Amino acid sequence: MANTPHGGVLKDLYIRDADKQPALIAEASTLPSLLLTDRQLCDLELILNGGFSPLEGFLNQKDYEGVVAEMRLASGILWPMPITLDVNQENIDASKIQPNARIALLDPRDYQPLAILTVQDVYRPDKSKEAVGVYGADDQAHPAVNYLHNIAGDFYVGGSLEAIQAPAHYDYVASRYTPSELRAHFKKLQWTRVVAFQTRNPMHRAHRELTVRAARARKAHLLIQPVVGLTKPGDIDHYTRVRVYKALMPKYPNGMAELSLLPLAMRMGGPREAVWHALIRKNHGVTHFIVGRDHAGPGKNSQGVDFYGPYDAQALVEQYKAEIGIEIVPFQMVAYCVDSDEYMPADEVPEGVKTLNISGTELRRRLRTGLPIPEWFSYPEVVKVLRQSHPPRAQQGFTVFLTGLHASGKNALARALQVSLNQEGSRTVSLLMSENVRAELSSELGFSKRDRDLNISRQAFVAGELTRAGAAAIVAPIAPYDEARKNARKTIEKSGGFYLVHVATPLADCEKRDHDGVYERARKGEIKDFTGIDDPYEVPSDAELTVNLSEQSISQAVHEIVLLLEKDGYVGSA
Ligand SMILES: Nc1ncnc2c1ncn2[C@@H]1O[C@H](COP(=O)(O)OS(=O)(=O)O)[C@@H](OP(=O)(O)O)[C@H]1O
Repeated sequence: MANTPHGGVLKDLYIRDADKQPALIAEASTLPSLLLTDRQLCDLELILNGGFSPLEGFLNQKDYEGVVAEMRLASGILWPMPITLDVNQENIDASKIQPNARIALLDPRDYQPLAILTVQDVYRPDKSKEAVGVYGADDQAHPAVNYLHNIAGDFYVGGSLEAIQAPAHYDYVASRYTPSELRAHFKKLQWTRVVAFQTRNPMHRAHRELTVRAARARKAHLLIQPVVGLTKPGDIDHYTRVRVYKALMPKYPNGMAELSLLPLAMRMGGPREAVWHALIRKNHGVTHFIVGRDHAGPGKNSQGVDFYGPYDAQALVEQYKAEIGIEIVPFQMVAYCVDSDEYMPADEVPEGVKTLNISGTELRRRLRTGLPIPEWFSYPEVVKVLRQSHPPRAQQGFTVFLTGLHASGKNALARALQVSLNQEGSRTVSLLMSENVRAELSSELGFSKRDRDLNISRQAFVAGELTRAGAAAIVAPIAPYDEARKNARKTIEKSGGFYLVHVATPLADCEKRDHDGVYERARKGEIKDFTGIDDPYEVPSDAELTVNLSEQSISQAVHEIVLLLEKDGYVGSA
């Protein structure tokens, strides 16, 4: 028998409202609408499918205050996390949000109506109080507190929901289960004791060992239920992680474990989050839940101290275990014992026995540099997936951004660099020359500050996309303004390497080298706003390299760029 849902009844609003669906769709098209944020979309999905039972909507003020202050809804039932629909005054005005109004909630990706909200109240939360009450501190080093103060709207809208349809998914659809589906699946498999494992990280041998130990200790089957909604900023993307989980699943004995993806928006709320996770699993029919060291921990606060103690989460779930109604399986980290070639709970390792571990940072370093990842740590199948999405630098893209005056020699340098990189053959080299860019991408632009900024941001966008796809992009605009170059760096660095090279050939020499007489015409006033003459060139202070083609040859400048790239591992193999 699957576990009883929190509050006694699974609030699967899709099933409850199935008969009304055609009428709700028709009504939604006549109602004011609200486009959900990514986080609200995740929350909505779990309200509608019953993952957040007993909730049937977004918290009204009374429920919200009870949850913040004492983890309880107004009914008295345990609920640790405020599930709120945050909006701004503009949303309130545009969608006419007021008590009793009916609002269609739309999927931000395709504008499909997902639910109709009947508004109960609109209230202004005390965000600092929420931060302290829920996350333990009003400190923006905490990702959820940062979200609260800098992204969430100023008002919350409480109200009940009627379900129209589930948000569409196009990735790993077969591995996503609603609580009702998972309960039916357990029934089909005849699973009655199920221990769930929550994760937002790739899984390796240690995780396989500890989950099997948990299953063995409780004579239960295993549900690997990773979060594929929003996790901690900087985490490995869920596409990679799901490929990892799929590579790992065959390592369990046949019939022991199942994989189910959870579209949860995590808050990294440590102890409260552990209680929340346990209740969500209970709603999915699970009977046992693993809570480990530093469960859903957000890391360090602004004073450099951990927000939560390593076992705070275990203590809070223990405190509320009777109400949570799911058996918590606390686990110790398992450690690899070298001599016996086995994993063991860290607290059971006999004194003097040598153990090994590879930290997340070390793993990332090995992926980046292509260094081996030993089989005692992970499975070759898992490592292969990780290497595919974290190729070593030698296979990653980068942009070399040459900036300098007209006739500084940057165009010749750009062409020579392209030829030199072509010798490598490891990646496509794309050259964005100003003459081509201004003919193709920026043909309507002139040389005002606004136009130049736009010209640079377009090139940064293209170079960023090329970089992301693993190419080497070389751009060679004048790019006279510091802010535009800095913005370009920001755009491109999201995708890979970025090298700003200042071609600092002095103006007098540029004028001498200018065979087209452009400077002469600018000096005579025939060309206006010409960089270096009557428009400024802001010398970069953040260039990775400065070259002066009056004093050094193109080939020397190319070599210096290649040396930079080699140092970071983008060219040559380590
Ligand atoms: N007013 C003015 N100021 C600067 N440059 C001018 C101007 N008008 C035309 N040109 C010619 O356009 C080329 C520079 O274009 P860019 O796209 O590199 O300029 S910018 O980065 O947007 O500032 C540059 O040529 P190259 O240096 O050969 O690319 C200039 O000759």
